[in-house]
Formats: sequence, structure tokens, C-alpha cells
Amino acid sequence: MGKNAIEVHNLSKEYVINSRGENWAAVAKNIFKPQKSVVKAVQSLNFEIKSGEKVGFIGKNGAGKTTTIKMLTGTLFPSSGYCKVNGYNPVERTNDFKKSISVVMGNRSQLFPDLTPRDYLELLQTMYDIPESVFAKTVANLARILNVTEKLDLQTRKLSLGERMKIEFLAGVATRPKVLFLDEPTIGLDVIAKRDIRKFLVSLNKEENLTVFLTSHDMEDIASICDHLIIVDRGKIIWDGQKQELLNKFSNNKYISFIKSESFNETNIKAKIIDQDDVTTTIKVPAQKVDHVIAQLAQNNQGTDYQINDLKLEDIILELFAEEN
Ligand SMILES: Nc1ncnc2c1ncn2[C@@H]1O[C@H](COP(=O)(O)OP(=O)(O)OP(=O)(O)O)[C@@H](O)[C@H]1O
Repeated sequence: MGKNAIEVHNLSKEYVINSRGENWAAVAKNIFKPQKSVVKAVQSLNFEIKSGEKVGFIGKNGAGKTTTIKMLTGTLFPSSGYCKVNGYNPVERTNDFKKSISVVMGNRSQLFPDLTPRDYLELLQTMYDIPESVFAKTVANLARILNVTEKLDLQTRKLSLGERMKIEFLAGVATRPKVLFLDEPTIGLDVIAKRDIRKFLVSLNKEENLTVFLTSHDMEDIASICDHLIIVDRGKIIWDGQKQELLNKFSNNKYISFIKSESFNETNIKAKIIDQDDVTTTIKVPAQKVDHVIAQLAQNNQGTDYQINDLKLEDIILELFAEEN
């Protein structure tokens, strides 16, 4: 820890799109006189990430996460503002910059389907000019940890999704990047593959001080990997801080879930209802009032089978979005 791996200053990205028009007449008119509209995908972001941090970059669909990653990795020009990654300006795409980062995207493979993973890795070794013996040792070690040693010589198209993702990870870190960008890396994977990849990332971060910048809709990914969270909503940051700080901020509240009785009446519930279906209700109450609230609900014959739960990271993030709206 210490120096900044990533610095982002007033970073914005607007996409200009041609409006199609709502009916045929409008579409025809647009052919001759195109109507433009602007999507403000990322709006004046400012944040810093220290070297060796594991950052969760969280937001709903369309919040601007991929757009931000593309600007940080130099594949997209900002509309205004700038960023620095490992001290480089990404848009200059210098070789030193490219060697200092890796990107793994869950929905886009960087492997060649007809090559074996080993062929692809050899290609990387040549491109990155890494001594053969050093690279072979790194690959053997990473393949062992990820449990894919036997898969290195199979044609990539014959691998399962989970095996292919593990190879993507292996290739991503075998070149020894300082910052690893991950966009939805565990999408579609089973629980065991997810667990292996999470453990792998955490141990690599510890051993090599690798900075991890992760976007994921899977809150288990975020909870088990990240220590620093940046939460975005409609292109703007709504939270930037340590995960523990966020958990502490909401630790004064508990959720009580119960099965509704026949005499259940919503107007009798003197707490915020968080979730409800035909059978159960979940309410949020201050931690020190839990016993009192349950006693009252029971006395008024509102429900049975009371369960008390802490707010999970996912609940807290949903609350943050609700506050924002
Ligand atoms: N090439 C593009 N042209 C026009 N608009 C775009 C383009 N790429 C993204 N957008 C728009 O910019 C906004 C942010 O998109 P972005 O892909 O960055 O979101 P995201 O947070 O990664 O979403 P998701 O979680 O669904 O992947 C969205 O409104 C999207 O429709």
C-alpha cells in the first residue's frame, strides 16, 4: 500500500447517438436530418485507488461501470477529465502501460478457440518478452492453484465455461500486471469455480500486492474479495469508502422476517416493510428495539416464526440506491 495505482479526475464520458424516431415518418425524417441525443454515461468521477487495494466498482445495469473500465484501460477516450493508471495516461496506450495492466471480462473471451491455452500463453510470453523458464514456472504454479493443469493442452473450444474463465484468469495474471481489471468475471460460473477464483484473487493480491478493480453484480464476489467499495448510480459516485465503514454505517439496524398470520394487518406494522409476498414479510428495525417489536407483533397476533438477520452487503447497497432516489 502507499502510492496510487489509479487516479481519476473529473472523468466524464458522453455518447452521442442518433435518435431513430418513434414512427416511420420520424425515421424517414431522421435519414435526411439526423436527430442526435446525448447519453451521459459517466459524470465527473473522482477517486483514488492505492496500490494493492481490492476495489469493488458497483452499480446497477447501465450505471457506467464498463464505460469507466474502458477509459481506465485506454480503449475509450474520455469526453472530459483524465485518469492515471500506474502513473500512465491510458489513452496513450504505451507498451509500458499495456504491460502494467490486465483485463478479464466475463462476457468476452480473449482466448483463441482453436489454440490450446498453452499455445496462447506462449504467445503472451513472446509478446511480453518474459524469460521462458520464469514464465513456465509461473504458469505451472497458477495452473496448479486453479486446478487446470490437465486443461492446458486441450483445444480451448473444448473447455467448459468455468475452465475457460480460469484460463482467462491465469493468462491475465501470468504476465504479472500491477493492476487487474475484472468486468463481471464470475458470470455464469458454478459455486465451486466462483470460490476457486475468489480465493485465487485474494491470495494473489496478498502475495504480489496486485491491485484488483472488480465490477460484479454478484455481491458474494464483492463481499469476499473487496475491501474498498465505489458505488455508482447513473454515472455518478454515491459511495466511496472502505467496505467495513459501509457495513458499520448500517449495523444499527436488523431485519425481522416472519410468516404472516391470518389476522396480519399491514397498518399495524410500525416499522419499514422491506420486502413482502403472500406468505412472509420482512421489516427493518433499530437493533435495540428488536425484542420489543417482536413481542408487540406476537401480542397483536401478526405472525409466527420470527427470524432476525443482519443486513447483508446486498441489502445495504439496495438501501443506498433507494436513499439516492
Ligand atoms: N457505445 C455506446 N453508444 C451509446 N451509448 C452507450 C454505449 N455504450 C454504453 N452506452 C450507454 O451508456 C450507459 C452506461 O453503459 P455501461 O455499459 O458503461 O454501463 P454498465 O454499468 O457497465 O452496465 P451493465 O451492468 O449493464 O454492464 C448506458 O446508458 C448505455 O446504454
